[in-house]
Amino acid sequence: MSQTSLNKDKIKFLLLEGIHPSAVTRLQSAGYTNVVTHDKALSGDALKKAIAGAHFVGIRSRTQLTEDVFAAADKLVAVGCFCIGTNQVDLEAAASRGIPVFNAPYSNTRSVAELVIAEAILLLRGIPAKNAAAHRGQWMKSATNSFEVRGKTLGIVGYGNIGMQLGVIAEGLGMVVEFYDSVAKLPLGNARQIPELDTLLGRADVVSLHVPQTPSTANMIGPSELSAMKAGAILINASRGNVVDIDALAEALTSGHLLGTAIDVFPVEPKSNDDEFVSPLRGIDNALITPHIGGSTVEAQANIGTEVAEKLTRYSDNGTTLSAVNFPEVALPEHDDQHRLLHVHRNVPGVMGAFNRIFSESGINICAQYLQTINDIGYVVVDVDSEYSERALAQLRAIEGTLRCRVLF
Ligand SMILES: NC(=O)C1=CN([C@@H]2O[C@H](COP(=O)(O)OP(=O)(O)OC[C@H]3O[C@@H](n4cnc5c(N)ncnc54)[C@H](O)[C@@H]3O)[C@@H](O)[C@H]2O)C=CC1
Ligand SMILES: O=C(O)C(=O)COP(=O)(O)O
Repeated sequence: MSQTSLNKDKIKFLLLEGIHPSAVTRLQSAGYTNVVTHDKALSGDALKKAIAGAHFVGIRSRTQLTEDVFAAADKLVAVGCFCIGTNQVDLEAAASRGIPVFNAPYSNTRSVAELVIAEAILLLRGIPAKNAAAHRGQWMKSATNSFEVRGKTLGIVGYGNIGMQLGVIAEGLGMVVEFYDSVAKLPLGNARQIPELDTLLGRADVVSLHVPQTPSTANMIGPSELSAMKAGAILINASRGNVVDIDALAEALTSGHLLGTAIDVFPVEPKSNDDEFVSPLRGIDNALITPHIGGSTVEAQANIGTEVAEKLTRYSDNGTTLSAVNFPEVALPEHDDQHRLLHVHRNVPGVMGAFNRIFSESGINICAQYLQTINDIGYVVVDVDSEYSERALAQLRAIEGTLRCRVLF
Protein backbone atom coordinates (compact mmCIF):
# COMPACT_ATOMS: atom_id res chain seq x y z
CA MET A 1 0.00 0.00 0.00
CA SER A 2 1.33 3.46 -0.87
CA GLN A 3 2.57 5.81 1.85
CA THR A 4 1.94 9.48 2.51
CA SER A 5 4.30 11.71 4.46
CA LEU A 6 1.61 12.17 7.11
CA ASN A 7 0.46 8.89 8.66
CA LYS A 8 -2.76 7.83 6.98
CA ASP A 9 -4.66 7.62 10.25
CA LYS A 10 -3.86 11.31 10.81
CA ILE A 11 -5.37 12.32 7.47
CA LYS A 12 -8.93 13.39 8.21
CA PHE A 13 -11.79 12.97 5.76
CA LEU A 14 -15.03 14.86 6.41
CA LEU A 15 -17.99 13.50 4.42
CA LEU A 16 -21.23 15.50 4.48
CA GLU A 17 -24.76 15.13 3.09
CA GLY A 18 -25.20 11.40 3.59
CA ILE A 19 -22.58 10.35 1.05
CA HIS A 20 -23.00 6.64 0.32
CA PRO A 21 -21.09 4.26 2.66
CA SER A 22 -19.25 2.90 -0.40
CA ALA A 23 -17.02 5.99 -0.03
CA VAL A 24 -16.00 5.03 3.50
CA THR A 25 -15.36 1.46 2.39
CA ARG A 26 -13.12 2.67 -0.43
CA LEU A 27 -11.24 5.10 1.83
CA GLN A 28 -10.70 2.43 4.45
CA SER A 29 -9.47 -0.09 1.93
CA ALA A 30 -6.85 2.49 0.88
CA GLY A 31 -5.78 2.80 4.53
CA TYR A 32 -7.66 5.99 5.43
CA THR A 33 -9.51 5.24 8.64
CA ASN A 34 -10.02 8.76 10.01
CA VAL A 35 -13.39 9.44 8.35
CA VAL A 36 -16.09 11.61 9.94
CA THR A 37 -19.53 11.43 8.33
CA HIS A 38 -22.62 13.64 8.63
CA ASP A 39 -26.07 12.81 7.25
CA LYS A 40 -26.85 16.42 6.47
CA ALA A 41 -25.31 19.46 4.86
CA LEU A 42 -23.63 21.93 7.18
CA SER A 43 -23.49 25.67 6.75
CA GLY A 44 -22.22 28.80 8.47
CA ASP A 45 -20.17 28.39 11.63
CA ALA A 46 -21.01 24.68 11.93
CA LEU A 47 -19.43 24.04 8.53
CA LYS A 48 -16.36 26.16 9.32
CA LYS A 49 -15.90 24.36 12.62
CA ALA A 50 -16.24 20.92 11.03
CA ILE A 51 -13.94 21.67 8.11
CA ALA A 52 -11.14 23.12 10.27
CA GLY A 53 -8.54 20.39 10.59
CA ALA A 54 -9.99 18.25 7.77
CA HIS A 55 -7.58 17.32 4.96
CA PHE A 56 -10.31 16.20 2.58
CA VAL A 57 -13.97 17.16 2.42
CA GLY A 58 -16.73 15.36 0.54
CA ILE A 59 -19.98 17.14 -0.26
CA ARG A 60 -23.01 16.83 -2.56
CA SER A 61 -24.96 19.65 -4.21
CA ARG A 62 -26.16 21.38 -1.06
CA THR A 63 -23.03 22.38 0.84
CA GLN A 64 -21.72 25.79 -0.20
CA LEU A 65 -17.93 25.95 -0.14
CA THR A 66 -17.33 29.68 -0.34
CA GLU A 67 -14.19 31.78 -0.02
CA ASP A 68 -15.12 32.25 3.62
CA VAL A 69 -15.31 28.51 4.23
CA PHE A 70 -11.98 27.88 2.45
CA ALA A 71 -10.39 30.52 4.68
CA ALA A 72 -11.45 28.42 7.69
CA ALA A 73 -10.24 25.16 6.12
CA ASP A 74 -6.69 25.39 7.41
CA LYS A 75 -5.58 21.88 6.44
CA LEU A 76 -7.69 21.24 3.35
CA VAL A 77 -5.87 19.38 0.57
CA ALA A 78 -8.70 18.50 -1.84
CA VAL A 79 -12.48 18.61 -2.26
CA GLY A 80 -14.66 15.78 -3.56
CA CYS A 81 -18.08 16.68 -4.98
CA PHE A 82 -19.95 13.39 -4.78
CA CYS A 83 -22.21 14.56 -7.62
CA ILE A 84 -21.86 16.21 -11.06
CA GLY A 85 -22.46 19.90 -10.40
CA THR A 86 -19.61 21.91 -8.89
CA ASN A 87 -21.40 25.29 -8.85
CA GLN A 88 -21.73 25.04 -5.04
CA VAL A 89 -17.94 25.36 -4.76
CA ASP A 90 -15.97 28.57 -5.30
CA LEU A 91 -13.57 26.84 -7.69
CA GLU A 92 -11.25 29.82 -7.98
CA ALA A 93 -10.97 30.19 -4.21
CA ALA A 94 -10.01 26.51 -4.07
CA ALA A 95 -7.49 26.72 -6.94
CA SER A 96 -5.86 29.84 -5.53
CA ARG A 97 -5.09 27.83 -2.39
CA GLY A 98 -3.75 24.91 -4.43
CA ILE A 99 -6.82 22.77 -3.69
CA PRO A 100 -8.12 20.55 -6.51
CA VAL A 101 -11.85 19.84 -6.73
CA PHE A 102 -13.03 16.48 -8.07
CA ASN A 103 -16.52 15.34 -9.05
CA ALA A 104 -18.31 12.29 -10.48
CA PRO A 105 -19.18 13.26 -14.05
CA TYR A 106 -20.77 9.96 -15.12
CA SER A 107 -22.11 7.93 -12.22
CA ASN A 108 -25.60 9.44 -11.93
CA THR A 109 -26.26 10.43 -15.55
CA ARG A 110 -28.32 7.32 -16.29
CA SER A 111 -30.51 7.95 -13.23
CA VAL A 112 -31.34 11.47 -14.43
CA ALA A 113 -32.03 10.31 -17.99
CA GLU A 114 -34.38 7.56 -16.76
CA LEU A 115 -36.29 10.00 -14.55
CA VAL A 116 -36.75 12.45 -17.42
CA ILE A 117 -38.06 9.75 -19.74
CA ALA A 118 -40.54 8.61 -17.09
CA GLU A 119 -41.67 12.19 -16.55
CA ALA A 120 -42.10 12.82 -20.28
CA ILE A 121 -44.34 9.77 -20.56
CA LEU A 122 -46.37 10.65 -17.47
CA LEU A 123 -46.81 14.30 -18.44
CA LEU A 124 -47.82 13.61 -22.03
CA ARG A 125 -50.57 11.41 -20.58
CA GLY A 126 -51.57 14.03 -18.01
CA ILE A 127 -50.94 11.56 -15.21
CA PRO A 128 -49.79 14.00 -12.48
CA ALA A 129 -53.05 15.96 -12.77
CA LYS A 130 -55.20 12.81 -13.02
CA ASN A 131 -53.41 11.33 -10.01
CA ALA A 132 -53.89 14.50 -7.94
CA ALA A 133 -57.57 14.60 -8.89
CA ALA A 134 -58.08 10.95 -7.96
CA HIS A 135 -56.61 11.63 -4.51
CA ARG A 136 -59.35 14.26 -4.14
CA GLY A 137 -62.01 11.74 -5.23
CA GLN A 138 -62.30 12.90 -8.85
CA TRP A 139 -62.41 10.36 -11.72
CA MET A 140 -60.80 11.96 -14.81
CA LYS A 141 -61.16 9.18 -17.40
CA SER A 142 -60.52 10.96 -20.69
CA ALA A 143 -58.23 10.82 -23.72
CA THR A 144 -58.21 14.59 -24.16
CA ASN A 145 -54.66 15.98 -24.11
CA SER A 146 -53.31 12.48 -23.57
CA PHE A 147 -50.57 11.45 -25.98
CA GLU A 148 -48.01 8.75 -26.72
CA VAL A 149 -44.35 9.81 -26.71
CA ARG A 150 -43.81 7.92 -29.96
CA GLY A 151 -43.30 10.36 -32.83
CA LYS A 152 -43.09 13.42 -30.55
CA THR A 153 -40.11 15.75 -30.65
CA LEU A 154 -37.84 15.91 -27.62
CA GLY A 155 -35.84 19.15 -27.46
CA ILE A 156 -32.74 18.75 -25.29
CA VAL A 157 -31.07 21.92 -24.07
CA GLY A 158 -27.48 21.06 -23.13
CA TYR A 159 -26.31 17.98 -25.07
CA GLY A 160 -23.67 16.78 -22.61
CA ASN A 161 -23.35 13.50 -20.73
CA ILE A 162 -26.96 13.49 -19.56
CA GLY A 163 -28.51 15.10 -22.62
CA MET A 164 -26.82 12.64 -25.00
CA GLN A 165 -27.85 9.63 -22.94
CA LEU A 166 -31.42 10.92 -22.74
CA GLY A 167 -31.50 11.34 -26.51
CA VAL A 168 -30.46 7.73 -27.10
CA ILE A 169 -33.15 6.34 -24.77
CA ALA A 170 -35.78 8.68 -26.26
CA GLU A 171 -35.01 7.48 -29.79
CA GLY A 172 -35.53 3.94 -28.54
CA LEU A 173 -39.09 4.99 -27.68
CA GLY A 174 -39.62 6.44 -31.15
CA MET A 175 -39.12 10.09 -30.26
CA VAL A 176 -37.52 12.57 -32.65
CA VAL A 177 -34.51 14.09 -30.87
CA GLU A 178 -33.28 17.62 -31.46
CA PHE A 179 -30.92 19.58 -29.29
CA TYR A 180 -29.48 22.99 -28.64
CA ASP A 181 -25.98 23.41 -27.22
CA SER A 182 -23.65 26.38 -27.08
CA VAL A 183 -20.89 24.33 -28.70
CA ALA A 184 -20.98 22.06 -31.75
CA LYS A 185 -21.69 18.48 -30.66
CA LEU A 186 -21.59 15.15 -32.44
CA PRO A 187 -25.23 14.03 -32.63
CA LEU A 188 -25.84 10.43 -31.55
CA GLY A 189 -28.28 8.30 -33.56
CA ASN A 190 -30.60 10.48 -35.60
CA ALA A 191 -30.41 13.47 -33.24
CA ARG A 192 -30.06 16.89 -34.85
CA GLN A 193 -28.42 20.03 -33.49
CA ILE A 194 -30.54 23.17 -33.84
CA PRO A 195 -28.51 26.38 -33.95
CA GLU A 196 -30.95 28.67 -32.08
CA LEU A 197 -32.61 28.01 -28.73
CA ASP A 198 -35.88 29.69 -29.74
CA THR A 199 -36.09 27.56 -32.88
CA LEU A 200 -35.74 24.40 -30.80
CA LEU A 201 -38.31 25.66 -28.30
CA GLY A 202 -40.79 26.29 -31.12
CA ARG A 203 -40.40 22.74 -32.49
CA ALA A 204 -40.30 20.50 -29.41
CA ASP A 205 -43.26 18.77 -27.74
CA VAL A 206 -41.09 18.09 -24.69
CA VAL A 207 -38.20 20.37 -23.71
CA SER A 208 -35.67 19.01 -21.21
CA LEU A 209 -32.89 21.13 -19.70
CA HIS A 210 -29.42 19.68 -19.03
CA VAL A 211 -27.09 22.65 -18.77
CA PRO A 212 -24.81 23.42 -15.81
CA GLN A 213 -25.35 26.38 -13.50
CA THR A 214 -23.23 29.18 -14.93
CA PRO A 215 -23.80 32.89 -15.56
CA SER A 216 -24.81 32.00 -19.15
CA THR A 217 -27.61 29.67 -18.03
CA ALA A 218 -29.16 31.86 -15.32
CA ASN A 219 -32.85 32.35 -16.18
CA MET A 220 -32.15 30.86 -19.59
CA ILE A 221 -35.85 29.94 -19.73
CA GLY A 222 -37.83 33.07 -18.90
CA PRO A 223 -41.13 34.57 -20.11
CA SER A 224 -40.03 35.02 -23.73
CA GLU A 225 -38.57 31.49 -24.03
CA LEU A 226 -41.72 30.03 -22.46
CA SER A 227 -43.82 31.94 -25.03
CA ALA A 228 -41.55 30.58 -27.77
CA MET A 229 -42.48 27.03 -26.71
CA LYS A 230 -45.28 25.30 -28.62
CA ALA A 231 -48.72 25.63 -27.05
CA GLY A 232 -49.40 22.39 -25.16
CA ALA A 233 -45.70 21.52 -24.76
CA ILE A 234 -43.99 20.20 -21.65
CA LEU A 235 -40.96 21.60 -19.84
CA ILE A 236 -38.67 19.38 -17.75
CA ASN A 237 -35.88 20.76 -15.60
CA ALA A 238 -33.53 18.41 -13.74
CA SER A 239 -30.46 20.64 -14.16
CA ARG A 240 -30.25 23.60 -11.78
CA GLY A 241 -33.01 25.69 -10.21
CA ASN A 242 -31.94 29.09 -11.48
CA VAL A 243 -32.04 28.01 -15.14
CA VAL A 244 -35.83 28.56 -15.18
CA ASP A 245 -37.76 31.64 -14.09
CA ILE A 246 -40.10 29.71 -11.85
CA ASP A 247 -42.73 32.47 -11.52
CA ALA A 248 -42.95 32.75 -15.30
CA LEU A 249 -43.29 28.96 -15.51
CA ALA A 250 -46.14 28.94 -12.97
CA GLU A 251 -47.87 31.57 -15.12
CA ALA A 252 -47.34 29.54 -18.31
CA LEU A 253 -48.99 26.55 -16.61
CA THR A 254 -51.95 28.35 -15.07
CA SER A 255 -52.62 30.19 -18.35
CA GLY A 256 -52.76 26.79 -20.06
CA HIS A 257 -49.94 27.62 -22.51
CA LEU A 258 -47.95 24.61 -21.30
CA LEU A 259 -49.56 21.21 -20.80
CA GLY A 260 -47.33 20.31 -17.87
CA THR A 261 -43.95 20.47 -16.25
CA ALA A 262 -41.58 18.33 -14.21
CA ILE A 263 -39.21 20.24 -11.96
CA ASP A 264 -36.55 18.56 -9.81
CA VAL A 265 -34.45 21.62 -8.94
CA PHE A 266 -35.53 25.01 -7.63
CA PRO A 267 -34.10 28.51 -7.25
CA VAL A 268 -34.46 28.05 -3.49
CA GLU A 269 -34.41 24.50 -2.12
CA PRO A 270 -35.06 23.58 1.51
CA LYS A 271 -31.82 23.36 3.48
CA SER A 272 -32.82 20.00 4.92
CA ASN A 273 -35.63 17.46 4.73
CA ASP A 274 -37.08 19.07 7.88
CA ASP A 275 -37.62 22.48 6.24
CA GLU A 276 -40.74 23.46 4.31
CA PHE A 277 -40.63 23.48 0.52
CA VAL A 278 -41.97 26.81 -0.76
CA SER A 279 -42.67 27.33 -4.47
CA PRO A 280 -45.22 28.97 -6.78
CA LEU A 281 -45.64 25.52 -8.35
CA ARG A 282 -47.19 24.06 -5.22
CA GLY A 283 -50.84 23.26 -5.82
CA ILE A 284 -50.55 23.19 -9.63
CA ASP A 285 -51.71 19.68 -10.50
CA ASN A 286 -49.92 19.35 -13.82
CA ALA A 287 -46.58 20.26 -12.22
CA LEU A 288 -44.68 17.10 -11.27
CA ILE A 289 -42.44 18.21 -8.42
CA THR A 290 -39.55 16.17 -7.09
CA PRO A 291 -37.09 17.10 -4.31
CA HIS A 292 -33.80 17.24 -6.29
CA ILE A 293 -33.60 13.46 -6.61
CA GLY A 294 -32.54 13.17 -10.27
CA GLY A 295 -29.32 11.45 -9.25
CA SER A 296 -30.63 9.87 -6.07
CA THR A 297 -30.74 6.17 -6.84
CA VAL A 298 -29.01 3.42 -4.92
CA GLU A 299 -26.94 2.51 -7.97
CA ALA A 300 -25.79 6.06 -8.69
CA GLN A 301 -24.97 6.89 -5.10
CA ALA A 302 -23.00 3.69 -4.55
CA ASN A 303 -21.00 4.27 -7.74
CA ILE A 304 -20.38 7.93 -6.92
CA GLY A 305 -19.13 7.01 -3.45
CA THR A 306 -16.52 4.70 -4.89
CA GLU A 307 -15.60 6.93 -7.83
CA VAL A 308 -14.92 10.12 -5.88
CA ALA A 309 -13.30 8.38 -2.91
CA GLU A 310 -10.96 6.75 -5.42
CA LYS A 311 -10.04 10.14 -6.91
CA LEU A 312 -9.32 11.57 -3.46
CA THR A 313 -7.16 8.63 -2.40
CA ARG A 314 -5.22 8.73 -5.66
CA TYR A 315 -4.49 12.39 -5.14
CA SER A 316 -3.48 11.76 -1.55
CA ASP A 317 -1.40 8.68 -2.39
CA ASN A 318 0.40 9.77 -5.51
CA GLY A 319 -0.65 13.28 -6.58
CA THR A 320 -2.77 12.31 -9.59
CA THR A 321 -5.27 15.04 -10.45
CA LEU A 322 -6.97 13.39 -13.41
CA SER A 323 -10.53 14.76 -13.82
CA ALA A 324 -10.07 17.65 -11.38
CA VAL A 325 -12.42 20.44 -12.51
CA ASN A 326 -10.36 23.48 -11.44
CA PHE A 327 -6.81 22.24 -11.55
CA PRO A 328 -4.11 21.07 -13.99
CA GLU A 329 -4.73 17.40 -14.76
CA VAL A 330 -1.74 15.13 -14.30
CA ALA A 331 -1.87 11.30 -14.41
CA LEU A 332 1.08 9.97 -12.43
CA PRO A 333 2.63 6.50 -12.22
CA GLU A 334 3.53 4.97 -8.84
CA HIS A 335 6.67 6.44 -7.31
CA ASP A 336 7.95 3.27 -5.67
CA ASP A 337 11.29 3.89 -3.92
CA GLN A 338 11.53 7.60 -4.63
CA HIS A 339 10.01 10.54 -2.81
CA ARG A 340 7.54 12.68 -4.76
CA LEU A 341 7.40 16.46 -4.42
CA LEU A 342 4.14 18.16 -5.41
CA HIS A 343 4.39 21.87 -6.09
CA VAL A 344 1.34 24.01 -6.87
CA HIS A 345 2.14 27.53 -7.94
CA ARG A 346 0.91 30.62 -9.72
CA ASN A 347 1.49 30.13 -13.43
CA VAL A 348 3.66 33.22 -13.87
CA PRO A 349 7.06 33.65 -15.50
CA GLY A 350 9.99 32.79 -13.29
CA VAL A 351 8.51 30.08 -11.08
CA MET A 352 9.72 27.12 -13.13
CA GLY A 353 13.12 28.80 -13.60
CA ALA A 354 13.49 29.13 -9.83
CA PHE A 355 12.19 25.58 -9.39
CA ASN A 356 14.74 24.02 -11.74
CA ARG A 357 17.57 26.20 -10.38
CA ILE A 358 17.07 24.70 -6.94
CA PHE A 359 17.72 21.24 -8.32
CA SER A 360 20.64 22.15 -10.57
CA GLU A 361 22.39 24.26 -7.92
CA SER A 362 21.96 21.79 -5.09
CA GLY A 363 22.88 18.81 -7.25
CA ILE A 364 19.65 16.95 -6.50
CA ASN A 365 18.90 14.60 -9.35
CA ILE A 366 15.35 14.67 -10.70
CA CYS A 367 14.32 11.10 -11.47
CA ALA A 368 11.05 12.13 -13.16
CA GLN A 369 9.22 15.40 -13.74
CA TYR A 370 5.64 16.17 -14.75
CA LEU A 371 4.20 19.63 -15.39
CA GLN A 372 0.76 20.85 -16.30
CA THR A 373 -0.85 24.27 -16.19
CA ILE A 374 -4.39 25.59 -16.43
CA ASN A 375 -5.27 29.28 -16.39
CA ASP A 376 -3.15 30.83 -13.66
CA ILE A 377 -2.32 27.60 -11.80
CA GLY A 378 0.73 25.43 -12.43
CA TYR A 379 1.29 21.96 -10.99
CA VAL A 380 4.74 20.39 -11.16
CA VAL A 381 5.62 17.02 -9.72
CA VAL A 382 9.14 15.63 -9.35
CA ASP A 383 10.39 12.30 -8.09
CA VAL A 384 13.74 12.43 -6.28
CA ASP A 385 15.88 10.02 -4.31
CA SER A 386 14.50 9.78 -0.80
CA GLU A 387 17.45 11.39 1.02
CA TYR A 388 16.93 14.70 -0.79
CA SER A 389 13.22 15.35 -0.40
CA GLU A 390 13.17 17.23 2.92
CA ARG A 391 15.93 19.61 1.80
CA ALA A 392 14.24 20.26 -1.53
CA LEU A 393 10.84 20.72 0.12
CA ALA A 394 12.06 23.59 2.27
CA GLN A 395 13.59 25.35 -0.73
CA LEU A 396 10.61 24.79 -3.00
CA ARG A 397 8.25 26.23 -0.40
CA ALA A 398 10.30 29.43 -0.43
CA ILE A 399 9.85 30.02 -4.20
CA GLU A 400 7.81 33.14 -4.81
CA GLY A 401 4.44 32.19 -6.30
CA THR A 402 4.23 28.89 -4.41
CA LEU A 403 0.66 28.08 -3.37
CA ARG A 404 1.32 24.72 -1.80
CA CYS A 405 4.07 22.15 -1.67
CA ARG A 406 4.06 18.72 -0.08
CA VAL A 407 6.02 15.51 -0.22
CA LEU A 408 4.80 11.93 -0.62
CA PHE A 409 6.93 9.08 0.67
N1 LIG B 1 -31.18 16.81 -10.68
C1 LIG B 1 -30.10 16.16 -10.32
O1 LIG B 1 -30.08 15.45 -9.32
C2 LIG B 1 -28.87 16.27 -11.15
C3 LIG B 1 -28.60 17.43 -11.83
N2 LIG B 1 -27.47 17.52 -12.60
C4 LIG B 1 -27.23 18.77 -13.32
O2 LIG B 1 -27.20 18.49 -14.72
C5 LIG B 1 -26.19 19.29 -15.31
C6 LIG B 1 -25.76 18.68 -16.61
O3 LIG B 1 -25.04 17.48 -16.37
P1 LIG B 1 -24.15 16.80 -17.50
O4 LIG B 1 -24.95 16.46 -18.69
O5 LIG B 1 -23.41 15.72 -16.86
O6 LIG B 1 -23.16 18.01 -17.86
P2 LIG B 1 -22.21 18.16 -19.12
O7 LIG B 1 -21.20 19.15 -18.72
O8 LIG B 1 -21.80 16.83 -19.63
O9 LIG B 1 -23.18 18.82 -20.23
C7 LIG B 1 -23.64 20.14 -20.17
C8 LIG B 1 -23.88 20.64 -21.59
O10 LIG B 1 -24.45 21.94 -21.52
C9 LIG B 1 -23.84 22.74 -22.53
N3 LIG B 1 -23.98 24.14 -22.17
C10 LIG B 1 -23.32 24.82 -21.20
N4 LIG B 1 -23.74 26.10 -21.17
C11 LIG B 1 -24.66 26.22 -22.13
C12 LIG B 1 -25.46 27.30 -22.59
N5 LIG B 1 -25.40 28.52 -22.04
N6 LIG B 1 -26.30 27.08 -23.61
C13 LIG B 1 -26.38 25.85 -24.18
N7 LIG B 1 -25.66 24.80 -23.79
C14 LIG B 1 -24.82 24.98 -22.78
C15 LIG B 1 -22.41 22.25 -22.57
O11 LIG B 1 -21.78 22.59 -23.80
C16 LIG B 1 -22.59 20.75 -22.40
O12 LIG B 1 -22.73 20.09 -23.63
C17 LIG B 1 -25.10 19.33 -14.21
O13 LIG B 1 -24.27 20.45 -14.39
C18 LIG B 1 -25.89 19.40 -12.96
O14 LIG B 1 -26.10 20.76 -12.59
C19 LIG B 1 -26.62 16.47 -12.72
C20 LIG B 1 -26.86 15.29 -12.07
C21 LIG B 1 -27.97 15.11 -11.18
O1 LIG C 1 -25.02 15.51 -9.44
C1 LIG C 1 -25.56 16.62 -9.35
O2 LIG C 1 -25.11 17.65 -9.87
C2 LIG C 1 -26.80 16.75 -8.61
O3 LIG C 1 -27.50 17.73 -8.72
C3 LIG C 1 -27.14 15.69 -7.65
O4 LIG C 1 -26.95 16.29 -6.43
P1 LIG C 1 -27.09 15.48 -5.06
O5 LIG C 1 -25.88 14.62 -4.92
O6 LIG C 1 -28.33 14.67 -5.17
O7 LIG C 1 -27.16 16.54 -4.02
